[in-house]
Amino acid sequence: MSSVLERIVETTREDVKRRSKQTPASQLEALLGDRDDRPFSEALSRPGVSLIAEHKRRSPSAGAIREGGEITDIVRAYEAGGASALSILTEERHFGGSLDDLRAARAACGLPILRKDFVVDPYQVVESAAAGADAILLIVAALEPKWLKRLYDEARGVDLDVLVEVHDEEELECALEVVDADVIGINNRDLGDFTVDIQRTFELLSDVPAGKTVVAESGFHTREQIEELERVGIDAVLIGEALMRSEDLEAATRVLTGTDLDEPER
Ligand SMILES: O=P(O)(O)OC[C@@H](O)[C@@H](O)c1c[nH]c2ccccc12
Repeated sequence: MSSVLERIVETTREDVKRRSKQTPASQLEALLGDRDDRPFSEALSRPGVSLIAEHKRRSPSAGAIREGGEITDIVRAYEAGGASALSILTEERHFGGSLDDLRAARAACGLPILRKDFVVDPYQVVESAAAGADAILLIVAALEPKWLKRLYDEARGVDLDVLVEVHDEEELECALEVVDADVIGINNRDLGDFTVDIQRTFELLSDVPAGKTVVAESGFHTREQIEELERVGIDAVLIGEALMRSEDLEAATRVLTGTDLDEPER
């Protein structure tokens, strides 16, 4: 596993240990009965490229992105701008997020929500469902195949969709063989050194079997790039920084979803 990712996973394990002592899994499981989940993967498979708009205050690669601003205003602007789903960074130490962010986002809008974190322990799966996530991320580079399988099955068992993230051919093969992932994320950002190469999406796409939902992740900024993704048959794009850095979030979301052109001016 690469160094930066390794460090984040290590601190994540410590944090999970602490939280699971505070609130045992059994207590969270008791909350799962009345979940009304919003279909995440379905929202990505509609015609055109669906936008997953991400809430990310800071990151190890970029530093501070947008520290101020209410999350409720941000996600409402994403929804009004035509996003199909949300990605909420909940990792605290490196990304400045929290599960409270996820709960606040859920209460503020009707979009399905991906919990974006470094899920390495079954406790986090139950925790995600209890907090109101509709889907979780599993990063192949961070998991032994047997853990990938275990966490994937646990997530499906509590009705969470899973975005399985890969960034090279080997990881893609693992995602297909070990869990036969329905929703595959191609991350253009190398989680070892944080370099971004959006060609990765196009290169790896040809190895993805037909019938899978494919999400292009990281490094996208413009509508033109999204149109290019549409031409090659990508189902969805996940965008964080470009949105979080923009002054008018709803307008920026409209530009990326192409809905700024739909209504003729009167
Ligand atoms: O901000 P960007 O370049 O638009 O990227 C968003 C998203 O892909 C990125 O935040 C991400 C992809 N995979 C991750 C795993 C953990 C943390 C973050 C990520």
